[in-house]
Amino acid sequence: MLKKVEARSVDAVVIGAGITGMYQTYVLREMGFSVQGYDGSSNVGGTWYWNRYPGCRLDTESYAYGYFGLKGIMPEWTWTERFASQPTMLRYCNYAADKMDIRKDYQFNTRVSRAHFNESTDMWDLGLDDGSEVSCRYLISAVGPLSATRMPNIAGIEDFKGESFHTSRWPRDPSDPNGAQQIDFSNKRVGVIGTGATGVQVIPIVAKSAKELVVFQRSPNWCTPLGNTPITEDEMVKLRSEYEKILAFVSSTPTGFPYERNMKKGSQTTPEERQELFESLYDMPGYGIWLSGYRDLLTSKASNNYLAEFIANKIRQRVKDPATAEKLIPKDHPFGTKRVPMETYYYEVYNQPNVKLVDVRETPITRVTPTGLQVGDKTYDLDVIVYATGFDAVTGSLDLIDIRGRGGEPLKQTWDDGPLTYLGLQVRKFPNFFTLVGPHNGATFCNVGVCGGLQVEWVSRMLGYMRDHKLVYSEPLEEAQDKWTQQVYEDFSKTLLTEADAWWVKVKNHPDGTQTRRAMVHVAGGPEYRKFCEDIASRDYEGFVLR
Ligand SMILES: Cc1cc2nc3c(=O)[nH]c(=O)nc-3n(C[C@H](O)[C@H](O)[C@H](O)COP(=O)(O)OP(=O)(O)OC[C@H]3O[C@@H](n4cnc5c(N)ncnc54)[C@H](O)[C@@H]3O)c2cc1C
Repeated sequence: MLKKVEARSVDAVVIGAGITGMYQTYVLREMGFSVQGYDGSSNVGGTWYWNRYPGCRLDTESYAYGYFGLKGIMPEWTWTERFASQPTMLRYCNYAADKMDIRKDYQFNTRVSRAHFNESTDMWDLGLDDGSEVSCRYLISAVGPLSATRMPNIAGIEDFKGESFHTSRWPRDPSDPNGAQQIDFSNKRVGVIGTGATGVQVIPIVAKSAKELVVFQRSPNWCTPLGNTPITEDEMVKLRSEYEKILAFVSSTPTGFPYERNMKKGSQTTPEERQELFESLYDMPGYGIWLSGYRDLLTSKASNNYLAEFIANKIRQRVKDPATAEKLIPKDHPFGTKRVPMETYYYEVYNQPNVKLVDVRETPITRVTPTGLQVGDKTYDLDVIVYATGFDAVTGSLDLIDIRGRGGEPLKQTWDDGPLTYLGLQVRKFPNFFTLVGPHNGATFCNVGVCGGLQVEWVSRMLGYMRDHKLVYSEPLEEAQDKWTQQVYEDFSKTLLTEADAWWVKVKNHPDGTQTRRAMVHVAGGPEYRKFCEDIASRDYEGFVLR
């Protein structure tokens, strides 16, 4: 007779072994909680484990993203580039895992497939994809804002006889668990579908060696130069001596990036002043042009147009064929209302004889055939198809788990009309469930390296407070949740971000042809978000039912 195996029980389960999950697991373990982590991957790293396509790298300054360095967990870590590449980022994650001795707290190659709140025990009962079960008091999601890959809905995808892969599932090097397979494109006709942040990184690398590269673009993005440079040993010594100052500075900026804000409005300036500022920002590495331009960039159409026209002219200067240049200039969204892809020689690629740009907005891809792609009545013969089609962002990975709260209500149903949260961290009817870097929280529209870490610390303090006060149950009040959700929507509605179909908007098409568009991110700024959270904490976690 089969013996019934009792489900294991721990204080907290953390889903995800990216930078956020690892740190959450470490902090709770150090506080004395029993913690079990799970990840579907075979090792730590999350984003930096999965995305191994050529050209993948940070667009945040490495030192300002590397929270474990800034926090003193690995002060000896050396950054060698201003914007670290994926292999470096994966090494960074592995080094951090060694320093925190975190792998022993994780079960890898294991996905959490089900999480049901048990009202008779006030515990979460979890089902894992290896068939086993575990129960926990606190369920902490660190599943990542960009971790559920999205494939386009094109007929015939399975029929293609060549090689094809999504950028986030790039083939592995069988001899190196942390490496990517080096693909020789030199004799190949390659198609890349997608020109978002990932496409813009992968296209210039493939273009260097491919016999032919066809880029299938649905909507162009406003891309600006990354400006990557090496970090010398002397610079590293200086950076290390300033870690405290850097952390304080990035924590004080709205999106956690190390750039000063410009307090002027575009409308308060002359054309000459604007030209001078924009030229200097265009030459500046990273997101300076997005974050240090005029402060009304994302609230005033006129101010936005000044910068958009400047960038459009840069594209016209860099791309020799005027018709191709016009195709690469966005017409459907203001500058900066989608995450700005940071590029390195991206526009020059279209001057190469082996590269062709195909606009699939007007004539969409009809189907994938065994030998390539069909677009209207044209066929493109290809040996490789790269799907740079991005992610089902923010809620995508949660949607893949059968999460049910009080009364058996599925989270997916609760959020059908857009996420409802309190502080972007908890959801009514889903007690003791925390969503790190999730919808409506201040870490998602931010430099996640730092903002995710700060959020982990806030949640950990809350759990510590609950333990100290012999409380084991936390759930937001309905009015607190409604107020927060409305505030998130209202803040978002005051910006031009509403005008773009970016991943921070959840769009739902209704059968009657209408559409709802819900903000997925809190845009009022990191300092404001954290001040709000601190105030809540200082008032004994006001807005939460604790018992
Ligand atoms: C190519 C790329 C570049 C980026 N560059 C930047 C940047 O420069 N700056 C920036 O701030 N942000 C950047 N981001 C966003 C990035 O996702 C965050 O910076 C950060 O890595 C998120 O860390 P995380 O730990 O929260 O989630 P992730 O790193 O996404 O980790 C989530 C983990 O959860 C696991 N998981 C999910 N569901 C389950 C489940 N049901 N069961 C078990 N495991 C599960 C996944 O396997 C994954 O390993 C980038 C994202 C991408 C894709």
